[in-house]
Amino acid sequence: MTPAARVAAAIEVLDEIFDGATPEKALTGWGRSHRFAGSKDRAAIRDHVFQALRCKTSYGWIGGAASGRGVMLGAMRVAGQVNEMFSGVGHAPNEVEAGEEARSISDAPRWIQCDMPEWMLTHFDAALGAQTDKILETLKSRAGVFLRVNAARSTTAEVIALLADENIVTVPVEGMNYALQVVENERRIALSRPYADGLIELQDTSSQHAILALNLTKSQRVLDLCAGGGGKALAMAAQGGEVTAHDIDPNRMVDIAPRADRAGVKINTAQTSELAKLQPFDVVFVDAPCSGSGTWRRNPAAKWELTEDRLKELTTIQDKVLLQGAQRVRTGGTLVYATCSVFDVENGERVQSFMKSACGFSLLSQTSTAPHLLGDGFYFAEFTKDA
Ligand SMILES: C[S@@+](CC[C@H](N)C(=O)[O-])C[C@H]1O[C@@H](n2cnc3c(N)ncnc32)[C@H](O)[C@@H]1O
Repeated sequence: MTPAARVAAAIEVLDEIFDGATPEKALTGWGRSHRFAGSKDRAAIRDHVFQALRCKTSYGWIGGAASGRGVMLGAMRVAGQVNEMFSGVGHAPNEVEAGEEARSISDAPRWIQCDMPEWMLTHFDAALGAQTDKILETLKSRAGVFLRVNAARSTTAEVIALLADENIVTVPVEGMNYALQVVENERRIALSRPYADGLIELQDTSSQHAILALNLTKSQRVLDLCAGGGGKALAMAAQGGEVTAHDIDPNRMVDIAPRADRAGVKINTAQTSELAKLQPFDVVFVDAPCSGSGTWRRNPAAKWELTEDRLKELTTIQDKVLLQGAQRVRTGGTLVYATCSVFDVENGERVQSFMKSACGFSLLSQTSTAPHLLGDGFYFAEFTKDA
């Protein structure tokens, strides 16, 4: 496919997404009905689509319409490639027509410039203050790809060398012992030997930081209450914790056993009904369901899907899981509440609400990280259960 035909394909896929399909469904459907497209074409179309979703409103403004064509026209105007891509030749999109003239982004309302639904800006402003617009600018480009080296199996130096043998270039992340950033050929990671052998896991630096900050000691009994696919459970087990993983939806945990086997660590999974006999734990980690606002570079469709009602619903769930986690901690033990959101309503406000409703815990620390070049936005609060 020519570069212009890939732009035309991205327009088709975006129109489906704007009609309500998820990005994965729209991309897979396009792939099935265009079997001639090679893997490089698919990757390029995917990149166009995800970038267009990150910058949906600003590109739409610049392109003159909120449709797939308008957004991609805006994207190509920003890239300075309109004449080349919108030529109407072969499979290229048609030439620019009257009514599709460029609009200056400086004339757009702030929410359009920031590429965020208007109501959400209040939440970002409350959390990030004067830094908001600058930080939202970072959400307009692709996130870095980061690895956690499995200290139980290897060293960063060895992993760097093994990946280099497969033409995957990685560099250490300053100040983080086990974190590497992939700077070339990131799409090959999941097929690489070190990944298959459990020497590495894909994990953002902010999540790694939250787990390292726990300073787990060997044989501490840890409950990962909202374990999902087990990313944090694996990191805690690699630090020596005796980890029990739990999720309200056990289907989400199906990959934990094979991932733990690959990493050479042991993780028990437990159903909700089994927790009472396993408690109390030394550490309970509550990685609560959240808006994901710190990770929207990776999942840009989510910011357009979130509603005020859903955000409110999430805060109710967050209060509930935090209280559930608190019941499972031993006296003198540690409770951690974490989200990958930057919104105060999901973070500090939930902690305040917990402190009001649950006596017997002391708040030790709160750490918020805004999205930055070397990591996602993340929040965690640490409590101890008083005697
Ligand atoms: C942020 S995700 C977890 C991500 C995971 N810890 C990781 O590192 O990959 C939140 C998880 O909480 C689970 N969840 C929602 N409500 C819950 C509840 N009341 N108790 C336990 N888990 C719950 C969801 O099914 C979801 O898998």
